[in-house]
Amino acid sequence: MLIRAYAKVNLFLKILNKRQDGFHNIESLMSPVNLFDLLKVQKSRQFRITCNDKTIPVDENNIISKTFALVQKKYNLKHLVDVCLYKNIPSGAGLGGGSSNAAAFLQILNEIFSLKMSFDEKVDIMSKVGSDTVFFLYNQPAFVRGRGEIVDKTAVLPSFYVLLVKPPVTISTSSVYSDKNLTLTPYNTVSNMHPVLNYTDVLDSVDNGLQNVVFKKYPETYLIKEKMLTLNADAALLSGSGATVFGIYSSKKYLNKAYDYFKIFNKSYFVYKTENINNVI
Ligand SMILES: C[C@@](CO)(OP(=O)(O)O)[C@H](O)COP(=O)(O)OP(=O)(O)OC[C@H]1O[C@@H](n2ccc(N)nc2=O)[C@H](O)[C@@H]1O
Ligand SMILES: Nc1ncnc2c1ncn2[C@@H]1O[C@H](COP(=O)(O)OP(=O)(O)O)[C@@H](O)[C@H]1O
Repeated sequence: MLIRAYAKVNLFLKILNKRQDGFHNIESLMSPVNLFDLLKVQKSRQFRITCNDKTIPVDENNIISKTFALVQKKYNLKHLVDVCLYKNIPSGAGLGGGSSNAAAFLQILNEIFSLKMSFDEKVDIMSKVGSDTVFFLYNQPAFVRGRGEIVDKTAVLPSFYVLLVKPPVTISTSSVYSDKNLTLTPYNTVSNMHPVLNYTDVLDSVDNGLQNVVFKKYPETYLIKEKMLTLNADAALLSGSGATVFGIYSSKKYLNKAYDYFKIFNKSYFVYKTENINNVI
């Protein structure tokens, strides 16, 4: 069975406070974008992951292995699985590639082993392997809170173009959250947000509380953001903990111009032009 695992961007990400368990309470508006990995999963006598991207671990450190271990234990599976993972989403990019793989993999396991898992059971397993994994069970834009695992409500967004630019640095999420320069913003507004946003609402809401830390540590990311704005992005910001900076465009002409600029500017950059998605099929 073959499934797509889509990337996300955080249109806003506010860090509220640090919790007793070491995690941070956050509020975020997350949206899938049209960039996806492919997962092919078959029942097998041995557990194996193969991946086109050699920087991704294929052992117990892969989030797919962690997900499988939990499902195998809970449902006492009689077979193992062979997983073929084709990565298009760069890792350590703030695009949620690993988390998205975990959710897509769980959906496949549910199908091929006829597990008849309830949505709550899926949520329970996803929240054990990551913080922003639960969002990927929804396949829609959504407001999230808690450590990221509470989906407050889904959202409907207007269509816009998205330019993704990632310099060749891989950023550890935990190092960003633990930085002493992290800016906290006590908001608590997600529950009151209107679930249907127009383009102005989207542009007015963009923000990322992790940006200052990442811009300071990796000035290249700040320069990319500034350049995108010069190249007529309606907004530009860091996604998640980076290192991807994304630009929001309403004009295809400006999107293409900015894409052409970054493609030539530095050959080691990951540069991708795409759009947001409201309903993943
Ligand atoms: C920053 C965000 C924004 O969507 O995305 P990414 O940049 O990773 O895509 C998320 O909060 C990342 O979620 P996720 O990638 O699932 O994080 P986890 O694996 O659960 O946590 C990695 C580490 O980040 C820190 N962490 C994570 C989430 C959170 N709300 N507070 C934290 O302090 C913890 O130190 C944790 O050990
Ligand atoms: N299936 C997977 N896809 C991508 N990265 C994975 C996967 N499993 C484990 N990882 C590890 O998780 C870390 C974060 O990757 P990823 O989820 O893509 O980034 P981010 O959280 O920044 O969006 C990387 O160090 C990577 O090695």
